[in-house]
Amino acid sequence: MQVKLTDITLSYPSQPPVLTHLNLTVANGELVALLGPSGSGKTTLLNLLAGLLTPSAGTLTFDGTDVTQQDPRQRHIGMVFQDYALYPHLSVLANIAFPLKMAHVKRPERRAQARHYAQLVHVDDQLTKLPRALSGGQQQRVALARALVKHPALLLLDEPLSNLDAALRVELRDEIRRLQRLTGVTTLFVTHDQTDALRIADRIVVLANGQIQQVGTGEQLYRHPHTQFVAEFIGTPRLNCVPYATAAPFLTIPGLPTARTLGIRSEALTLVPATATPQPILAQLTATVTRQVVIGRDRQTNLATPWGSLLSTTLPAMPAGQPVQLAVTARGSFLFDAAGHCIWDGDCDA
Ligand SMILES: Nc1ncnc2c1ncn2[C@@H]1O[C@H](COP(=O)(O)OP(=O)(O)OP(=O)(O)O)[C@@H](O)[C@H]1O
Repeated sequence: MQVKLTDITLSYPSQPPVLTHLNLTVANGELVALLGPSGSGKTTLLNLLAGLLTPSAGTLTFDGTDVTQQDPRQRHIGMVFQDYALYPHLSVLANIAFPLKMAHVKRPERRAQARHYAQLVHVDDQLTKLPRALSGGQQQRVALARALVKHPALLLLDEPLSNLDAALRVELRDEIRRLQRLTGVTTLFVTHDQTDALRIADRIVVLANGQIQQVGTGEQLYRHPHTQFVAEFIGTPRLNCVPYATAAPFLTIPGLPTARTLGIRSEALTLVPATATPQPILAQLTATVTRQVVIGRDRQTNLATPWGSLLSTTLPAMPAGQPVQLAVTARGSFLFDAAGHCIWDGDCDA
């Protein structure tokens, strides 16, 4: 099912709008992640899609039909929340079958359907257990099966991984993607974890302060952020930010009077190459290594530079105090104006 939001604004009573002028189209069968900091409006947006909240302005359509005022029960939506929300007194099988019972599906049919979905999410060996006898990951699998059993036209997942430990989180994340591909159900997945969003989603919507900052694939958001917020929010380690006035005398590009901040990805800070390279260089700096930390496959190097403290992930092992000649490559560097808009992208404009 295609979901389309047109100029949606939503306010809670006597408060400024929580969502302002949202425009977004989710294609049939797409998995879109809603990514944003706490309080950015992610859950509010899911509740609006579910029909639990009505917008103050704008329209919501499902496959072209206006559902802005439609009752939640008529929307054919499956929801999964971070706290599983299973019925504690019902067995796994009865939990999964529950939506079918509500829809007056006959007992043999609903049990068969529930078994089928239990098998799909790999809890078919737990059918007689009560939820409290399951691990967090198993409970979340049951919640997923219960959401899918009624063949929803739209699946809404609100931080479904946030109560799971790291290993379970990765396992269930892959599982959600597999099930979503298998069933083809249009899905919105709310998260504040960029790794989850990057791993699972066809496209990512970055929300901040109730506004869509940018929509794109993980690579588009990382390589071509439209705003400083997106550039800083997507990618680890965090973007290096330098006041433009400090950096300008060193830069090889013509002055941009409206620029306020130079953003540099950690991989755009390299040692000056010994021979000429086709890669455009934005600036060269003399720096000193202050600290190196190895994190997984990354070696992060903190550097004292004339632009302040910067972080690189490209330098070889070297001791603290070592002087180095740094190159700032155009690729992975951005200039932002005072409003935070990207006005120069080293990948496109160099
Ligand atoms: N029922 C409510 N009444 C009034 N204000 C609310 C209500 N629910 C949420 N808000 C406010 O709306 C804003 C967005 O909240 P929302 O829960 O949608 O954000 P979120 O991005 O899902 O945050 P989190 O990641 O912390 O769950 C916040 O400022 C919040 O305080």
